[in-house]
Amino acid sequence: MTMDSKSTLSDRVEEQLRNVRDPQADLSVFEAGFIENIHVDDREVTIETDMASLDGDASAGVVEAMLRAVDDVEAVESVHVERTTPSSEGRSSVESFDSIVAVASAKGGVGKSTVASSLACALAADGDVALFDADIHGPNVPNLLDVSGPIHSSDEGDPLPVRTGGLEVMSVGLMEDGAPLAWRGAMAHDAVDDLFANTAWENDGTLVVDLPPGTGDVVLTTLQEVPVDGVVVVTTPFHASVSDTARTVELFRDNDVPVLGTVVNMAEYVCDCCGEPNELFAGDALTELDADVLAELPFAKELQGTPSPGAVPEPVTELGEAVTGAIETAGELSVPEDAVDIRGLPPQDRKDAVRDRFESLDSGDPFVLVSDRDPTPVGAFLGRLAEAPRDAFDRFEVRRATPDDWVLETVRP
Ligand SMILES: Nc1ncnc2c1ncn2[C@@H]1O[C@H](COP(=O)(O)OP(=O)(O)OP(=O)(O)O)[C@@H](O)[C@H]1O
Repeated sequence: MTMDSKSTLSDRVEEQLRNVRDPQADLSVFEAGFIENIHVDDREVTIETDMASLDGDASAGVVEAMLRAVDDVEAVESVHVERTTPSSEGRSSVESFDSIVAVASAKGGVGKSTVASSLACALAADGDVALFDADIHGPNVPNLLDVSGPIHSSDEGDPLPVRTGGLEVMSVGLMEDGAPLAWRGAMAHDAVDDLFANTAWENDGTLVVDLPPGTGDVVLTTLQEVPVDGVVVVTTPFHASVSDTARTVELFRDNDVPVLGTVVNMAEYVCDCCGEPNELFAGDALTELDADVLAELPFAKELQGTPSPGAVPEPVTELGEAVTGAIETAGELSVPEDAVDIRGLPPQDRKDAVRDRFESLDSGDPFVLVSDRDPTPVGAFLGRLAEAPRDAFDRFEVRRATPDDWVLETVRP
């Protein structure tokens, strides 16, 4: 075969391949960046591809379409598609995200995964977003977003997320596509930990983490080991669900996990016939929650469908905005102006500042202290100053308001 006829065959192969489209975007396989190289050797065609951005089913479909297209070219005797392994270079690990939001629930089945995946899609309208499904016992995210495995690894052996629209997704459910996950305890924790630590992400804006339901080991360790900006707790308005959620919020706070707020899912049902909203659970159960309600989502068929990154129903857009706002203020400390701030002071100055303010108060006046370490021991000092036993302090509360700041609130006896 002459060089001339060889390049003609290449042209025809290319022309045919231009008709094969990226199933997730209206682009040809060239525009989508799937084609790395085309070798034409005599009548044998080899196409080198990089389709790491597609999930397993989608890339298999593209390979199939490419084989069919090139097979139709006259004078082609055989065609092969080879996949190149992408490198981790230019990708980053979990530490690189600007913010990390975890989605939790006290119990299963309240719509936590629906909220996590819809929230990720809502946030994807304004930035690059990734979703990590850590729900080891019910990894529903692949189903909800209609993505599938298997997970491919980079040249360096790091697991690569799959992509839908601009959203990157990693799930324990993609590791054993279709197989039941019956991992428990340490093994489950190790598997999630490994995947979490090693996934090589291209996106580095916001990471949404779908936690397993409840407050078990995997949840608490994940929340303590991962630098989460805050957790969104999903509940239904049913009073038992709200009571469990209130306890979960308390437990997270006790474990120094910042709570961004709650999402009340299935808050109302809008009648298909008359468009009239109906409350599903009457009563004022929500007053039990000591956390902001970020959004109330209706029970709606549109929330049962597959959400699209960047294009979600209105209530979910509002949830995205509320979460973005909550992340921005999560690190801020909210204390009265006259709080005694001893952060960064040397030990003697700390004592003096506390004594000066406390002694200037009258009985019944509030006293608020901000410290960069746990101020519980200050209670004994205040007791000596007031010449009163600890139980004489009507209220004595210490909370870790941010990862670096503690607040003590009490009232002078
Ligand atoms: N607001 C809603 N409107 C209509 N259906 C909803 C809504 N929220 C969730 N659902 C449906 O409820 C079911 C359970 O939702 P989902 O899987 O998100 O719950 P979950 O809390 O993550 O459950 P698990 O804890 O078992 O993982 C799904 O079929 C989902 O489509």
